[in-house]
Amino acid sequence: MPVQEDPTRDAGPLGRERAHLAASRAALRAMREDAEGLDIRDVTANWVNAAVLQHQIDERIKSLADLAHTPLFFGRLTYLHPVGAEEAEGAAGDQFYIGRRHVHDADGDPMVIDWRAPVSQPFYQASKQKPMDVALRRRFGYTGGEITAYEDEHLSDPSEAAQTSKLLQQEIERPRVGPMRDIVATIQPEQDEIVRSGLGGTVCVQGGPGTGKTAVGLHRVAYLLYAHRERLARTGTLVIGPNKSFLHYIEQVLPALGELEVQQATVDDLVAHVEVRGTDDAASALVKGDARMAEVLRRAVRSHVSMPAEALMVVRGSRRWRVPAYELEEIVRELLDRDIRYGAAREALPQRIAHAVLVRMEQAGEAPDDRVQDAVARNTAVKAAVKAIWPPVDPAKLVLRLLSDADFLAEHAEGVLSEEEQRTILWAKPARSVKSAKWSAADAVLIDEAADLVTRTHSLGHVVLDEAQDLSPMQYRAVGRRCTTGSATVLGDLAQGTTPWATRSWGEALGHLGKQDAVIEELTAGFRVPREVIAYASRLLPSIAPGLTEVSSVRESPGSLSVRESSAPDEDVVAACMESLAHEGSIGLIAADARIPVLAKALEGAGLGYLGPGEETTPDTRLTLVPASLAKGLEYDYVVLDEPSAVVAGEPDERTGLRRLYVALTRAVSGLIVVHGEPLPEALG
Ligand SMILES: Nc1ncnc2c1ncn2[C@@H]1O[C@H](COP(=O)(O)OP(=O)(O)OP(=O)(O)O)[C@@H](O)[C@H]1O
Repeated sequence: MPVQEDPTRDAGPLGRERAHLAASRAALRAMREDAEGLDIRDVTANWVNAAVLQHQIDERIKSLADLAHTPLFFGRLTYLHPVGAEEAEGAAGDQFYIGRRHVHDADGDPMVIDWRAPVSQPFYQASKQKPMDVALRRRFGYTGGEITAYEDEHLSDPSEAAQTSKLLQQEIERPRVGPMRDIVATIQPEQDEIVRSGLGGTVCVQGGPGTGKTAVGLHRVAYLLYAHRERLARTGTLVIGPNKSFLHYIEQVLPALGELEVQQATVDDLVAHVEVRGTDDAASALVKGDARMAEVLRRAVRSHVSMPAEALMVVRGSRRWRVPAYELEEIVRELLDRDIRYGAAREALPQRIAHAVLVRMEQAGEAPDDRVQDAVARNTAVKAAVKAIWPPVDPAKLVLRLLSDADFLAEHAEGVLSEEEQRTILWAKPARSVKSAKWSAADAVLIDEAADLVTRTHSLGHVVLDEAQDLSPMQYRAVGRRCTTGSATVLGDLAQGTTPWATRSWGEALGHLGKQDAVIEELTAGFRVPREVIAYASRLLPSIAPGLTEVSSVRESPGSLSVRESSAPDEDVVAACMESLAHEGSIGLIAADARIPVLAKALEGAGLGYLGPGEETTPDTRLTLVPASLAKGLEYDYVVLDEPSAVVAGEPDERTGLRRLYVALTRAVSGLIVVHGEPLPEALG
């Protein structure tokens, strides 16, 4: 497709487009000035309202910032027929500029349409086969914030052949510096379908390294917040990532899209009922993360209910009312059979008992009203009975007892966990108190499950779960209860699962999440890793995830892979880092966790400054030293991978080791240098 370049003249189509850009920027400035000029003194009666309103205004001002290097619009659509105002943010017409946010002129007429508006969708979806009523799609090329090129596709013109877009290719292949950025200008049709799928349904995306899962998940949040703003403002949206450095890495994307109010957390953050100071060995973590633990906990919680052995006597004034034990038992059984939480049933019990007393009063000719029922429910004898029958349960104490008391565990795990499994999870040294116990991350998840059995967990409107393949069934349940009444976007790659409990199939995982009817989509086009590099890494696929489709990269970059055998690996790794630093962009030195101290010394010895994962790169320090265990989800322009066999050996079993290696091999955008002193794993040799 011909790219029109005309950096000098301001006449002609390019000149007109530049004029529209200048006018749009002026309009955006006016919108910002309007927001800045808002005087809230007249409209707010108290300081709380004033503070809330001021905060909203400040956020709006922030979202109206004109970022010099972020083009205000990146495309233009001309329709064959006029489009109604409903699809186009209030503007009816046949030509629209598509950008990151909506911009209107002084009369309120749109100058730039939000990429998420219905009228923008053909920018991503239309093709020669399916023109979607588009006559012309124009893409803009920018240099330093100024339009310097454009490219046209006449989608409804049968005489023009379909071609691939050079601007699109250039934009996709542009080196990336710093944290992750948005992809609004280049979202691909199959990605767009996921981004725009409805709020009602859960979507699960299986995709190899660099297929844009994280990017798609974040853009889906931005889309949902646009399409269902009010509902999600009420119910909340949450993005869950594997660790802090990953969350830090993606942190910029949503604000760049104007979305500032999305929570971010790790699964550990969600279940932080206790301080985690201990760890589990793989065997006990495996059992603790197994979904059968939910049944053990359910039984243990319910075991606190004991059937009343005696009748209850309630004294009111000169009269005594007796509720026989069998009737109390009926009430208790009825509550146990109902699908309500332990705590809710406990709260309902006094009223049920009081009702039984009231029935007796009525039978005796009295006419008690609701106030009498409330008073009876608060009666000391009723309270004492409730305490005996349905005592309060503290979730952390319950889990503490299960892990400390072999008999208690055996009672509730019978027929669910084998004796050996029970022994595996019992603490060698029973803990004395919740405070002093050395809780592990898996224990915290058990406490969360127990807490939900007692009190229903609050559900959000939408949850995005990234790197999902590493979650245990119990962790999936913890995430699932945070979106019981909402929906989820589940993103992951079965080949990158590096926990002993890693997901084997998405169907199974979705079952644990409580979203069995989710749609599973697969992304196979790779936007990060160059073709040669992904082909090399994919040699591991048959041993780590047979049956998965190999990623096909959109990045050519010939010469992007170099595998070097070395007799002095530490020195050669440092040399490879220096070589990579000669290029523009970020450099990641990835190594087995155990090798980090040695390499840190080697870098220091050579006078090379470096960062830890999650630290912001600066023009002076572009090199990050990354332990293999933290490389997941991250990317660097150039990667130096130290000693693959050490990466494999750092894991408890070979398959996990090879998966860790697969992750490390797939972090590079432009080039990968592998340095090894030891023999390479067989598939790579
Ligand atoms: N349509 C696109 N246009 C341009 N860049 C894209 C597109 N889709 C994805 N990318 C870029 O490709 C890179 C990889 O994307 P992302 O990190 O979302 O992949 P991922 O599938 O989550 O990878 P991993 O499995 O390794 O975590 C990112 O830099 C992202 O911005």
